[in-house]
Amino acid sequence: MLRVEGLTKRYKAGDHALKGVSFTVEPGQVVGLIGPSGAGKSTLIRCVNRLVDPTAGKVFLNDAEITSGAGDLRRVRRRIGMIFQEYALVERLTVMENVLSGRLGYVSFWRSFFRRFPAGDIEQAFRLLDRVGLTEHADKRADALSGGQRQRVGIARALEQNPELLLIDEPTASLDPKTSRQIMRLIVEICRESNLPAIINIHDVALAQMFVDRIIGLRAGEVVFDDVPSRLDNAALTAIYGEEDWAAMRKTAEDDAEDDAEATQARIERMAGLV
Ligand SMILES: Nc1ncnc2c1ncn2[C@@H]1O[C@H](COP(=O)(O)OP(=O)(O)OP(=O)(O)O)[C@@H](O)[C@H]1O
Repeated sequence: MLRVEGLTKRYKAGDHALKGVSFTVEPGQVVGLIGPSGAGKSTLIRCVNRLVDPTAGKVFLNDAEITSGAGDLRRVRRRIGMIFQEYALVERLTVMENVLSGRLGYVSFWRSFFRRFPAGDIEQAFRLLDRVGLTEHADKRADALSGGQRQRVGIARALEQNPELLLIDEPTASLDPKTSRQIMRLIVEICRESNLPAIINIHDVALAQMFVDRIIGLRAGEVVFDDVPSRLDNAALTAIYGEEDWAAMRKTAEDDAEDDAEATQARIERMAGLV
């Protein structure tokens, strides 16, 4: 369980990025973090994984405080699995080696230098590759994979760490709509089956609504919405994004859905020999 209490961040330049943010994420629950540019989403994620020191407030992971000053950074980081928009794989290494790199926070320097991982780590990596559907690709170099496959490697690597929390930054921003949905479905399923809490920083509100258990909307450093996706109505979206911005976002989401439906229809017609 993740507990964030009164998290506040004022950058030296003067920006008040977070203003007393509090919430709890239960095991297995996936939270979509939404909000306009500059709302404080990245700052919140960075305070939890300790890339940024909060000005005030505390973060607890399974009841142990992980805010700066509380425990050593390396130990805290290995309890948190990160998944990134651009995957952050080592392109010239194989899929298996990339997944095993999730263990680097645990094995000794020399072991990792010679890439000698314990048998248990390798078995787990095979299990995870199977779970994300990449068993046949274990020996391929990362740069030979598609975007969706790379993100699956990113997910397996984060899980190889045996994390207690997943922090996920725009996991689908570089993917097409169909692959985005597959990746979101996979993340949510895995969190449920492993009882992992997760926060996903996500711009695509429609996609978030389709998959996550709960949405937290930030605006100017404050939580202005925290509820199940079905409660994210027009009034809530206006509170988060302001009138004009969310109307424009809804238009883009509808266009994307239409494009997708048209592409599917065209494929069906082609297969049926209609065109
Ligand atoms: N390193 C920094 N130094 C100073 N100010 C910063 C820094 N990082 C972010 N800010 C400011 O803090 C506020 C919140 O920024 P943050 O990046 O957390 O927002 P965001 O919601 O993640 O935006 P986006 O969706 O555009 O990534 C903004 O006003 C931003 O300019």
